[in-house]
Amino acid sequence: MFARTATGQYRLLIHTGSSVCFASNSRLVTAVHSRACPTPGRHINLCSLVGSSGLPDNCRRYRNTAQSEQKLVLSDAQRQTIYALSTPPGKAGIAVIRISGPDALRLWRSVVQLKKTKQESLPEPWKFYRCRVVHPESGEVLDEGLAVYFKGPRSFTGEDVLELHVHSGRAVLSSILNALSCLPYCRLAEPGEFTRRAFAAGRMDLTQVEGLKDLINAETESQRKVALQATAGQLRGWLTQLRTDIIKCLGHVEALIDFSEEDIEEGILDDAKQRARDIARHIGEQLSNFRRGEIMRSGLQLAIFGPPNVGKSSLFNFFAQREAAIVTNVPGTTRDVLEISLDIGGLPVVLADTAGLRETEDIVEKTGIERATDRINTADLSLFVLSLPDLVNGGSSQDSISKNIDSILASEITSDNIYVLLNKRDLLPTETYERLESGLQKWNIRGAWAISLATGEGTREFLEKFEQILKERYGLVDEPTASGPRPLVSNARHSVHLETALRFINAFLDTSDADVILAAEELRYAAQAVGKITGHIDVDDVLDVIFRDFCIGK
Ligand SMILES: Nc1nc2c(ncn2[C@@H]2O[C@H](COP(=O)(O)OP(=O)(O)OP(=O)(O)O)[C@@H](O)[C@H]2O)c(=O)[nH]1
Ligand SMILES: [Mg+2]
Repeated sequence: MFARTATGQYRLLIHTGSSVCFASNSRLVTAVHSRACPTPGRHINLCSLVGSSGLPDNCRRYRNTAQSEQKLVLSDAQRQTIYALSTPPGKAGIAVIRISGPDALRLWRSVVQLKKTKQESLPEPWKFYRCRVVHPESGEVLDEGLAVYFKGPRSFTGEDVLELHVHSGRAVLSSILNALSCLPYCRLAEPGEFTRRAFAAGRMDLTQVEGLKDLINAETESQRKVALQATAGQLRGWLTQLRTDIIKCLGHVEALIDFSEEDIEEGILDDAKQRARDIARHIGEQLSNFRRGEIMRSGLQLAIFGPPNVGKSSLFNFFAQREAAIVTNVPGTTRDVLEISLDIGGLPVVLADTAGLRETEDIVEKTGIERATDRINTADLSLFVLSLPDLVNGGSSQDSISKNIDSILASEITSDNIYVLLNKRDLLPTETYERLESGLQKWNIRGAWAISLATGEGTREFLEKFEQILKERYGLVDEPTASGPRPLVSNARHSVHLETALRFINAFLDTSDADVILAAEELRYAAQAVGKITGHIDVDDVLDVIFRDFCIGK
């Protein structure tokens, strides 16, 4: 279009698909005028114009632009079909390249050459085809494999999706990905973009997206179970029901605002309050289980502590199955807190070795002891290590030895979160240990074991029992409720919004009956807080954070 601007200049607007470029210059204007006499404000056919000969140089420049119009690079927003390698790069039997978007079938026609079926016919959805993957321009065969077409909306992203199952090798994958990059209508996917599209299409809610991320990162059985619950939509189901309950409650209160008391049933506010109390109880129960869920998802904090030289670092190395910590016979060897991640009975555990606790003037050791104390205080569970020979040396007769051990254990096992290991039992004469054994066995039940890390005596029994304790305390036990199994809340983002919802429900319960408008507002906020967990409401700011951690191809 030829246009006159506010400053009196002429401007040539060239429409290329959805974008518009412009040129303004007096010579161009003259040239255009002399050839075609366009009327300002009216569209002219640029191709016929620039196709004529004898245009001035600056006009030819625009002719070139017009001729190469077909090759203009589309912006990322215009290339809505995305592709990426969805399996880890490296040598393996199979790699999967995923393609999603409106041009998926067009891409199929360009790069998929079927072995048996006629090339022209469209692929049947959800059916694997043996095929050759070819270069879209040269037609060179890049690999042989399988191709499958998922017709939207019944696909992961809700769009048309293709999967190319090819051989996983560096050269094969780079040749195919390079070939796809030649297609002007598609582009490489951003990290998490497939899942983001699934979310945008309503195929998943935010709890499922977060569950999927956790499932991919799961390293232990319990992490897998919690993540799978969320991915399968159990949390989504529970939260949707919760939100519906709050909205029903709100409906009752709003009825009081909209209609006069004579027009509606008696006791409707009391009924709403009773419902709100039930909802608050449900949320409270779920929040009280949050630490358990969080432990299953992110790991249990377990600290080893005790006096110096009793074998704490030896125990740490026993769990790690390697020389992770320095062990010497010098008391005060460990100064700092050391950490390793373990899988004990399917539960993720972060185990910490700490400095031996004692009075000291040594500034380095003192700092180490302060750090140890902090770690013990924040741990979920701790293992208190003592030296059995040291305890025995504290008594003279057999009787007094047993009493000494009993009183020490009774005073040390002060909470359910402390377990005791009496180490170095190999240093006791056999007959002394045998005489103590029956007395010690009763302490097994309370969580105390006599072991030798040097010879391995008692370590297997301790590990088996300890694993069992962890499973019982933190294992995934489905607690079926009247409304079905209740999933664990294990994500801090979820617990924050649930706490907010609970605060608003309690505020509703505390509001005077005369203040129904205010009361309704509290319930509305509570429903909003729950909606934020699933992504129904106002979550633009958290989306980037959630999807950023995904890999490309997911
Ligand atoms: N005989 C015997 N020696 C052990 C046993 N466990 C550990 N030791 C030895 O006890 C000494 C101290 O072991 P560590 O594991 O360094 O003890 P610690 O409690 O970490 O010591 P600090 O770091 O100084 O607090 C080392 O010489 C170990 O080899 C055991 O069961 N029997
Ligand atoms: Mg140590």
